[in-house]
Amino acid sequence: MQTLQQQLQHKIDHTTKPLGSLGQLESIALQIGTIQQTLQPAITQPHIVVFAGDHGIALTGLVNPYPQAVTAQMVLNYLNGGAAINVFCKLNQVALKVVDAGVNADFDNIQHPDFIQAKINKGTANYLQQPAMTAAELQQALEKGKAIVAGIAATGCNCIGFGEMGISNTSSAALLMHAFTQLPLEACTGRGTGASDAQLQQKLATLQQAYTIHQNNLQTPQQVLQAFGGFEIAMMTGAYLEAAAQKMVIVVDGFIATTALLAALQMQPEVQQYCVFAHTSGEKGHAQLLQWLKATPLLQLGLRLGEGTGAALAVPLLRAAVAFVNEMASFESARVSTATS
Ligand SMILES: Cc1cc2ncn([C@H]3O[C@H](COP(=O)(O)O)[C@@H](O)[C@H]3O)c2cc1C
Ligand SMILES: O=C(O)c1cccnc1
Repeated sequence: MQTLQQQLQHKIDHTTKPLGSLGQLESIALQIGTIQQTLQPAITQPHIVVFAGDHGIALTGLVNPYPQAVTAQMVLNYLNGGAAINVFCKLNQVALKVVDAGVNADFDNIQHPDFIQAKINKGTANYLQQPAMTAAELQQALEKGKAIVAGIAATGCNCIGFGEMGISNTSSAALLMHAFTQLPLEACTGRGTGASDAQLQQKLATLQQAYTIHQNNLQTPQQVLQAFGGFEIAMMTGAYLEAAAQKMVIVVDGFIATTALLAALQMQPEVQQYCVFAHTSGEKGHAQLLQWLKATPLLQLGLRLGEGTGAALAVPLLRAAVAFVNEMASFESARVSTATS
């Protein structure tokens, strides 16, 4: 008896094309069929969920070119449809949800069908002084991330990507990458929204200091998330865990989204089987992180934005992968000759 994976491979190999000629689309089709346990895979109601949160460190100005207020301003921009992620989701017919995971602003009056209020606190604490969040806050963030994904899965969505917005979060992401991979901090630290050479040196020195302060309390993935934050990253970690539990196809975005995944993988390595890596971000560290994960991303566009933009752009490729499996003729049905040797 052939396994389902063998049957899928057989089906892929018997479509009317030279063996292997659809390249990475073939491995994606195999992966999606295996996740869904079917010979007729489908992408239904794909979603991007953008988690937004603020970081105490941003108020020091030591690591971020843009001010903290941009996080809240961008949340309003998402709800008004004006950000890059809005444009790409609309273009590719991907649903978009925006989550307040911990923005330092009051959104109590916002009523919007795509807005999810899940504020843990108004920004994390400055990790130069104390852990970014308490153990209870971390637990809440993980749980809310799971609950949000469970709610979306219940509406019939089987493909989900996660984006983020949070001024300073390339710094948390660098610290997470360093803590989990032990690659040099310098290799994990990039220019984010556009740090100059001098700003990058200051960022690296600040992160080195932060790491030194917390280095004796980084034994578990929970401790690492607690030390360096942020709420949007931790909520995304919970979201990855639930998406895998729901057997969804997970589209992984850029640098920050990949470090949130790294935390989830420390907790449950099997989550990676559900992940398709959308792109290699231009942010320093991402290419090496993908290599560390043995991941082969689909796109290489030099994006360095986050918000889930790379994930939204990759959704049509996932649709193409399932479509060729479902719709192409086989050599037998189309009476096309196979290779002679
Ligand atoms: C207008 C604007 C829109 C954004 N959308 C995503 N980010 C991205 O940049 C931030 C991380 O970079 P850093 O660590 O250097 O602050 C995150 O909010 C991320 O999602 C943005 C940043 C800005 C300024
Ligand atoms: O790749 C990302 O996720 C990224 C890079 C730079 C700034 N914000 C996000």
